[in-house]
This record gives sequence, structure tokens and C-alpha cells, in this order.
Amino acid sequence: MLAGALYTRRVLTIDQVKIGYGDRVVIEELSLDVAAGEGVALRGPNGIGKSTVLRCVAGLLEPAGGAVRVDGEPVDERRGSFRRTVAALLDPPAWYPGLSAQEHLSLVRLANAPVGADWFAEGELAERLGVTGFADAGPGSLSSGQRQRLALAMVLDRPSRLLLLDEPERHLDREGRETVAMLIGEYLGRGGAALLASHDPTVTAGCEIIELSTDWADE
Ligand SMILES: Nc1ncnc2c1ncn2[C@@H]1O[C@H](COP(=O)(O)OP(=O)(O)OP(=O)(O)O)[C@@H](O)[C@H]1O
Repeated sequence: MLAGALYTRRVLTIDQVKIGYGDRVVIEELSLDVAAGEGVALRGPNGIGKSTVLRCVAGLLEPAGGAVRVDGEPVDERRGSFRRTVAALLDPPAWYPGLSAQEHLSLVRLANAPVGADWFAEGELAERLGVTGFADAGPGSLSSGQRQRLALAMVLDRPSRLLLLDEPERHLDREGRETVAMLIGEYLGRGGAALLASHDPTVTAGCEIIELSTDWADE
């Protein structure tokens, strides 16, 4: 069955990856796979390297060893197919001065047109994440939680198959975290794969948890 085949396909492979900054090694050796329909959450103490792994998968940081592959191809931000596959919310996005929250969302929609009928409908994410309540305001005049809601709506509005989220629960209230968990579940239900760094049990409820610790490299 097509759906069955879809759900067993590996989207992300991290193979014995070593990552660091200059001479300082942060991740000694990490291997994991994320299949279509699967969510994986990295957990571990502050500074252990969760964001570092996400940056490497997003192509923002070159591994010092091992390999990261998306759809079997090495990570390469310059490749159009890679950019169309991966949607990442790692650091706060760069906001366009003078554009409202709604205009940010419209830009994302426009840049990815035509968006297929199998994706979130236009305006759906704004509604569900509560962006409609501050649609006409510029990001500069929003609260941290409102900005996070807008950033999440923007990253999910872009059709993709690998979602990278660094602490998506940041600044969100309980209802916001529950909405994010539901949206991630729907993303996975559409055959997407997700890699998260998160400490929040609500957000990671549907994910396999991988605990990073200082002694994992010795296992
Ligand atoms: N740009 C950088 N240059 C040098 N070292 C860095 C840089 N970014 C992070 N580090 C170091 O790499 C290590 C891992 O950082 P990282 O941000 O990946 O941790 P984390 O697990 O995501 O932490 P947190 O839970 O606090 O977000 C830390 O010791 C940090 O000091």
C-alpha cells in the first residue's frame, strides 16, 4: 500500500556524526534515523548540544565527521530540493520591518505557491495559533509568545517533509503548547518527519525521545 511505503521511508539519517565549534567537540558521535510519519525529540541538559544537532541538520553547521543525509542526499542548503524538503525554526526568524503578522504569513504563502490542497489551508494556522488576534500588528509590537505563535505559523505554512524545531514551546502558554503538539501530530500524519529539541512533555507527547547526555558517547 502506498501509505505504508510512505510511512517507512527514512527522511533523515544522522550517521556517526561529530559536531563542534572550532576545536571544541560538542557531539562526539551521534546516529539516529527519522522516518516519514515519525517525530523524534532530543532532550538533555542545557548546553549538551541539542541545538547544535539541529543546526547541523539544517545545514548551518558542517559536521566534523560522519554524515547527515536528507532523503539519502547530503545536507546542502544551496540545493533547491533540500530547501523545499526542510522547514526549520531554530532561532527567532528575521522579521521584515514594516510588515504585519498577516503580511509575514502572506509572504510565506506567496513564496510557496501553489500550495497543494493536502496542506494546511490558507489562514488555518493563523486561526489555530491565534495569530488572527494580532494579524495587523508588526512583530516588533508583539509579546514573545505572540511572536513565537507567528513564527510557528510561518514555518508550518511552508509545505515541507522534514520539520526542525528548537524548543517550539518557548514562551507559549499551556493552550499554545497543546496546539503545537496537535499541529506536529497532523504534520506527521501527512507523512512528514520531525526532529525537535524540547523539554516539554506536552509538545513531545507523540515523539520518540532521545536523551543526550555526556556519557552517551561511551555507550
Ligand atoms: N556559536 C557557538 N560557538 C561556540 N560554541 C557554541 C556555539 N553555540 C553553542 N556553543 C556551545 O556548544 C554547546 C552546545 O550548545 P547547544 O546550544 O547546542 O546546547 P543545547 O543542548 O541546545 O542547550 P539549551 O538546552 O541551553 O538550549 C554549549 O556548550 C555551547 O556553549
